[in-house]
This record gives sequence, structure tokens and C-alpha cells, in this order.
Amino acid sequence: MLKLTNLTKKYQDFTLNCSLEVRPGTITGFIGANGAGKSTTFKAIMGLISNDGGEMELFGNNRQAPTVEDKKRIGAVLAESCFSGELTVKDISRVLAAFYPSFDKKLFLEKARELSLPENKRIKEFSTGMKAKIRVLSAICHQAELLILDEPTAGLDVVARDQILDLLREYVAEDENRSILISSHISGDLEQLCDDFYMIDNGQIICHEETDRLLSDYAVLKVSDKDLETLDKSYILRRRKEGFGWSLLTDQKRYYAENCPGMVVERITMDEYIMMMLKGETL
Ligand SMILES: Nc1ncnc2c1ncn2[C@@H]1O[C@H](COP(=O)(O)OP(=O)(O)OP(=O)(O)O)[C@@H](O)[C@H]1O
Repeated sequence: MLKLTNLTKKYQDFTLNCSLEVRPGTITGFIGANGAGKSTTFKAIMGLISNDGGEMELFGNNRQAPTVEDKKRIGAVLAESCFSGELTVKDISRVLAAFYPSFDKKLFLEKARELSLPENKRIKEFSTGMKAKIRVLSAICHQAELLILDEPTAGLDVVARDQILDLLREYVAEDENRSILISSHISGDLEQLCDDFYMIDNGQIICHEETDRLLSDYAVLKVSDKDLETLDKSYILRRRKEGFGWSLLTDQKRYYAENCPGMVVERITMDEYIMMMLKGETL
């Protein structure tokens, strides 16, 4: 569906070098700290900025940037983008119907009602959350095969976030070839939604993992300074100093549970994983 190989963008004090793949029928998460390079990657994929090297394969074709036809097959939500403040939901439905032959106006207006978006209010009078909802809705109502979503749930309350996540789940469930690439600072959203995820740090992809594997095989081990000295560290990915000793990130939870009786082996959340990967030391 989408494959980036060493896609490069150079700014004065920042270099992006990104390789990732979004397979048909999957939701791929894209995580990283502020300034890590997520929006730059999304903009490069959509051709909003030129790239300085690398390759992009989109719908099976090598591309420098998506063509007009490619764009009709993509639904995108990019940071800071929104419709003109003068438009209403009804106006937007007309604009999208004119651009996308496969735009489903009935679905759009129906979902807008479900999301409590008034049809005749202008976008400039919308709240931040309402704007976020209309952006996502606009991306999913033209039967796109690929969604590119940069922080689609930013600024939404818990209920609205849940509604958006449901929309995205429905979108993928309706057609097994549809895919999503999504970034979010809310790791719980990604944990619930994504099949796999990439983590980017300072412009470089530092890991790629299946979400199921993260939840089943990764763990945080809690050990004292003394225990750390004698521990088999073959499967330790990161360590962090704590008051009691060390927190250790492993991707071989069972190995330590079986071989180190008495050791505290804690289930990991996406948040802890991100913290360990970004703030922990390698051994
Ligand atoms: N137009 C630009 N000119 C120069 N540097 C830029 C430009 N756009 C982005 N950058 C730099 O590229 C780096 C990555 O920025 P980017 O917006 O991709 O991060 P991000 O991962 O999306 O962060 P956030 O989570 O805060 O949105 C930052 O150091 C930023 O200053």
C-alpha cells in the first residue's frame, strides 16, 4: 500500500531518514516525541514538501509525490490543516462531492449528525474538537484506500476520541484492503487501534513492532543494583535508573519469568515502552 525506503528530508538542523511500510488491511501507528519528524514524514508522503532522497512506493508505483489520481485514493488529516472558516458542514459536503467522484454525501451528513456537528454553522465558529471531527470525517467519506492521519484525535475529549476511533475501526472493517497510517500523542489510542507501529526519534526510525507482540512479549523488570550485576542481559533493550535500583525493558518476558524466579516482571503499557525507548540507556 505504502512503502518508504530511506525517505530523506534535510532541514538546517534536522535530517529525516524514514523507512516504513503500511500493509493492506492494517493500521500502522507512528509514534515519537515532539520534533521527532512525524509531521515532516506525513508532509513528504503527501508531496507537500519535496524530499531530498530515498524512495516511496504508493499503491504499487514508485512516486516522488502522489499524483492527483493517487490523492483521490488517500484520505489525509495533516497537522494544522482545516477548511476555510467561512464554510459550513453542508458547504464542505459539496466541495468534497465535486472533488471525489466516490464521495458519500449521505454517509458524511449522517456521521456529522452522530458526531454532533451542526450542518449550518461555519467552521470558524467550531470548537477545536469539532474541527478535529470534521477533518477526520472528511478524510474517510470518499472510500479512500489509505488514510494518512497526523494527530487526528488532538484536542478531543474522551468521548469524542472514542467516536473517532470507532469511525476508524469501522472504516478498516468495511474493506479488508483499507489501511491507515496514524500518529498520536495519546498512546492508549494507538495501543487499542494499531496492528503495528514504528517509533521515530530525531528523524530516524528506531523500532518497528507488532502491537500484540509488545503486549505479550515485552515487560519491565525491576531489579536491584546487585541483581543487575549477575543478570543475563542478552534480552535487555534499555535500562533506567530508579530509586530501588533499575527498570529494564525486555522483549523476552517469558525467558526472565522462567529463569529468574522472584524477579518482578511487570506488564508494559505503550507509554512505558515509549519512555523506556526514548529515555532509557542502551546496555
Ligand atoms: N519548514 C521547516 N524548516 C526548518 N525546520 C523544520 C521545518 N519543518 C519542520 N522542521 C524541523 O523538523 C523537525 C521535525 O519536525 P516535525 O514537525 O516533523 O516533528 P513532529 O514529530 O511532527 O513533532 P510534534 O509531535 O511536535 O508535532 C523539527 O526539528 C522541526 O523544527
